[in-house]
Amino acid sequence: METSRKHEGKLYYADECCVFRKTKELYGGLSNMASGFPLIVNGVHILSSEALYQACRFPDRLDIQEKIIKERSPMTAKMISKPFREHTRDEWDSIRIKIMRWCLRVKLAQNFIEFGRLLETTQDKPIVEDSKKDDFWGAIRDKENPNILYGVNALGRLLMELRQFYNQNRYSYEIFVVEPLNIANFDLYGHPILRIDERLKFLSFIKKHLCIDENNNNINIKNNTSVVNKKQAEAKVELNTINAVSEKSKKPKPKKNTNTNIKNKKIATNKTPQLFSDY
Ligand SMILES: Nc1c(N[C@@H]2O[C@H](COP(=O)(O)O)[C@@H](O)[C@H]2O)[nH]c(=O)[nH]c1=O
Repeated sequence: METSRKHEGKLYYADECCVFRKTKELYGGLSNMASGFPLIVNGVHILSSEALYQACRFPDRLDIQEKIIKERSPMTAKMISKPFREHTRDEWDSIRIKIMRWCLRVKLAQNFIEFGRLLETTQDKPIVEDSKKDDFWGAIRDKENPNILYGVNALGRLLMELRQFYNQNRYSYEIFVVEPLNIANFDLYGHPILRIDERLKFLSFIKKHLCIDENNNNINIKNNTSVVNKKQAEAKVELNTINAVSEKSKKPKPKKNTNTNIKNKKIATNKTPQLFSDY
């Protein structure tokens, strides 16, 4: 049970990681707050993984689930749930990692191309949610050295686990079929959440986007533009601007790990096991 264990915080160097805070940044699509990754569960359209996760808090309260799901902004979906937190299902802290893992699996199954490509762009680097105050789902910047982040980084770790799952199971049954969690009252709008099966949708997507030239047996992709490519291009421009500015100011790069507060903390690298495989 999650509550019986203390999650270990880890130390990350931002310049070695894929860090996200704002949804419009290069890796912003990894955030649950990102729009553009719509979901459908039990036929209900849900605009973000954040709304789905928050709705899972309240399986017995259709009214609260509806309020969360009808919000257009993912952040508002989270905020609207706040006054109702006392109605959160009892064992929430012991299942929230499982629920988040399931939400991310649904996000990947239903947004395979865009979300999969985004995961690919993170290569094998640590993924970190840069948070102002939440050192459970994310990690917080050190005040003296902002290149250092410290926290459990549960969302980043689940995303690394998902990336590994994606790399090992790409185009497989497991990617497109997501089973409901085996927990009591895993319900949406009063009905048990059903298995998600995206296989047929994915096949029709492939058919629609492939242009099969029967004369020379060539297969071309009709529309190759993607949100990820656009974001990458935008981020490159942004990075060039930042580099140009920092070149001018010639500020020395902050030294690593000189702060005594963080000296004894575990440093996460891309070689550190950082998954939640046991939950
Ligand atoms: N706290 C925070 C973010 N963290 C996100 O909040 C969600 C969980 O919230 P909770 O149910 O309160 O534990 C989860 O998706 C986590 O990644 N994100 C943001 O943009 N801004 C914030 O301030």
